[in-house]
Amino acid sequence: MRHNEPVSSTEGHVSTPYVELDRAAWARLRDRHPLSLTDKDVQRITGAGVSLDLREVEEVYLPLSRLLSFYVDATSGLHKVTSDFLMERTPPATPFVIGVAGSVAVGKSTTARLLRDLLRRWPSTPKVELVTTDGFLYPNAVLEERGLMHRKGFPESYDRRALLRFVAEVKAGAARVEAPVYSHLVYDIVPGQTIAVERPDVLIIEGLNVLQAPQPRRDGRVGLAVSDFFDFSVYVDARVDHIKRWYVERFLALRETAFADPQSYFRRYAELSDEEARTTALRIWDEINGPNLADNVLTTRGRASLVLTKGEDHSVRRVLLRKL
Ligand SMILES: Nc1ncnc2c1ncn2[C@@H]1O[C@H](COP(=O)(O)OP(=O)(O)O)[C@@H](O)[C@H]1O
Ligand SMILES: CC(C)(COP(=O)(O)O)[C@@H](O)C(=O)NCCC(=O)O
Repeated sequence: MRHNEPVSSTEGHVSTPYVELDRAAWARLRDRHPLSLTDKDVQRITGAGVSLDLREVEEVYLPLSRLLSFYVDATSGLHKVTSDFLMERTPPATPFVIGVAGSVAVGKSTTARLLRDLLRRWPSTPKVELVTTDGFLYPNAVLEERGLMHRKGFPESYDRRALLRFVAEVKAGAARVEAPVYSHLVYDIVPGQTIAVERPDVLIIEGLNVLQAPQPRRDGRVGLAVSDFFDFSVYVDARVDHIKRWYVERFLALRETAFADPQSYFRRYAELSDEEARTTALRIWDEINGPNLADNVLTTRGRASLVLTKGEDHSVRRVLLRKL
C-alpha cells in the first residue's frame, strides 16, 4: 500500500475517515515545508524534565504545527464567510481550539506544550494558551463527600459543566476567562488560584477526557460536550503495556523530585524502596488509571482529528489524520 493513500476498511463496509501515514511518510512531508530548529530551540521548548530528541521534534511535531497553522488560517476564512453572510459589522475574534487527549503518562502534557511552543512560531498564531482539565477536577472535599477519591480522572470526578462553560466562553471571544488550577504536589485544587485566558489565537485544552461524547442529561436530552468546541483534536496513543511502564517509571523518578518536597501529599512515597514503589505504582495503575484508560479514554480515540501512535521509546511510529 502506498502510504499517502487512505486506508480502506472492510469493517461494516464503512471506510475509515483517516489517512494513515507511517513515520517515514509523515517525516517526508517536512521536505515540502522546510522547517528547522536548533538544539537550543528544543531545550527552550521542552523545558525541564523531558529529554526530547531534536529529530523527533523536527520530523513529527513541527510538520503537525505547520498543518495546524494552515487549519487556523482556513478556519478563520470560514468564520469570515459566516460573518459576511450574517452581515456582521464587527465579527468577534474566535480562538482556534485544539483538544489533546490520551491516557495518564502517555505524553499528553509534553505533546500539548510542544504544540503550544511550535505554534507560537507561526505568523498567524503568536498567542497560544494551554489549559489542562485537571483544574476542573472537583476539590478533594467534594470528591470525598461523593466517594470519588479513588476515581480521580474518571469523567464524574470533573465539574464538566464548569469546563464546558469555560471553553464556550473562550470560543465566543470573551475578553478574559479564568480557569481553576490543580496542584499535583498537594493533590488538590488550589483555592483562589486561577489561570486567565485572554482572547488567544489558539487555545489548547489538554486532558484525559476531552474527547468524551456528549452525555445524556437526566431529562434524556443530549447536551454539549467540550469537544463540540474543538476545531482540531489530537489523541496520543501507545500500547497499554508501554504506557503502564512509563507510568511506573515516572512514579519511581518522582521519589527524588516531587514526592520528596515537604509539601507533597505523597511525601510518604519518597521513602519507598524500588520494589515497594513499583508495587504501589502498579496498584494505582491497576485500580485507577488502567480501568479509566480502558473504559473512558480509549473509547474516545475514534473521535480525534489526528492520532499519534508512539513506540516503546516515545517516538511516533504512525500518524492517522482525519480526512473525511
Ligand atoms: N515525546 C517524548 N519523548 C520522550 N519522553 C517523553 C515524551 N513524551 C513524554 N515523555 C515522558 O513520558 C512521561 C509522561 O509524559 P507526560 O507528558 O507528563 O504525560 P501525561 O501528561 O500524558 O501524563 C514524562 O515523564 C516524559 O519523561
Ligand atoms: C490529575 C489527573 C486526573 C489528570 O488530569 P487531566 O489534566 O488529564 O484532566 C491524573 O494525572 C491523576 O493524577 N490521576 C489520579 C490517580 C491517583 O489518584 O493517583
